[in-house]
Amino acid sequence: MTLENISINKSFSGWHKQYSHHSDSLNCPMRFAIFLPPQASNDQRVPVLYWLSGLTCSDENFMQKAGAQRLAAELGIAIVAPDTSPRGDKVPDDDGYDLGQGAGFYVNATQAPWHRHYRMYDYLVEELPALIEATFPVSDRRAIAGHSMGGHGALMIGLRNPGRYRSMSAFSPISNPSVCPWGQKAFSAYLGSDTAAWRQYDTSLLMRDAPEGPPALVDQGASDPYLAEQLQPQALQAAAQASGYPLQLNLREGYDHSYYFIASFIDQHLRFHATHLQD
Ligand SMILES: N[C@@H](CCC(=O)N[C@@H](CSC=O)C(=O)NCC(=O)O)C(=O)O
Repeated sequence: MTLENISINKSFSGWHKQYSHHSDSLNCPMRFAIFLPPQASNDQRVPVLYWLSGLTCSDENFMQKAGAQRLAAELGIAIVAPDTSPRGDKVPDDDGYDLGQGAGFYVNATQAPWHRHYRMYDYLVEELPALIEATFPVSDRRAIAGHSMGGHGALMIGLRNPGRYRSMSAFSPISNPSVCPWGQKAFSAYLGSDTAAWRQYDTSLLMRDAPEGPPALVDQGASDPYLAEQLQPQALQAAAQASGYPLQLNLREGYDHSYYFIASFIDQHLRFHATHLQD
């Protein structure tokens, strides 16, 4: 596997780096960013948090806007931020911001023309962690988190792979994608019209059937413009209550959907993950 380094910046005594590599899952070149805290060295592997971003994002939004590096450096946690979809001239796209490039929804597409490239689930669960753990001084102590479309992705992947992640968290997740416009548009295109195929990717439906799994922390802004129509956190709360799932969901008065919100509470999420990532 050839990794091409794109950038390197020192940050809080650690390193922020961007890389490009060919992805077999996605059948195209992919980019990711990694923050390595100062504790990471040839002699010390550190735990790693995978961050999944939202619609229209790349590997850069979280790393540039969330302000996570200071505390991640203190806690000794690496952070990996992948892109949100396959990209390139040969990769199908859509005119809308909520489908195609920048909107992979973290599923394995089964429908043409998407199925040759849009396999973000396999990329995130198998290919990328294997690459990260073979290349960098990180351990197999993993956590997963994300925002909006990426919040949906983080919780869905955590629920489907309970042994792979110690903890999971989300800001403003698309909680019940089968019944909201963003989710229905993406799932119809990527997975087809048979909604039976959507269930395996719907966080609320998965949590309703999962009494056990990685402990979950969710923060949601009460002034988020997408709250009622797209995000529907009440579905997640109801699912957790039905199954007894260990979910803490906080509604934050006055906060919206932006990275100003994420930056305000990212420290709490990092500390939550740190408690579960210890040996
Ligand atoms: N209508 C917007 C939609 C884009 C948007 O709000 N993207 C969010 C994630 S939304 C759910 O997945 C985001 O994180 N944007 C990037 C950022 O840095 O804030 C549009 O105009 O495109």
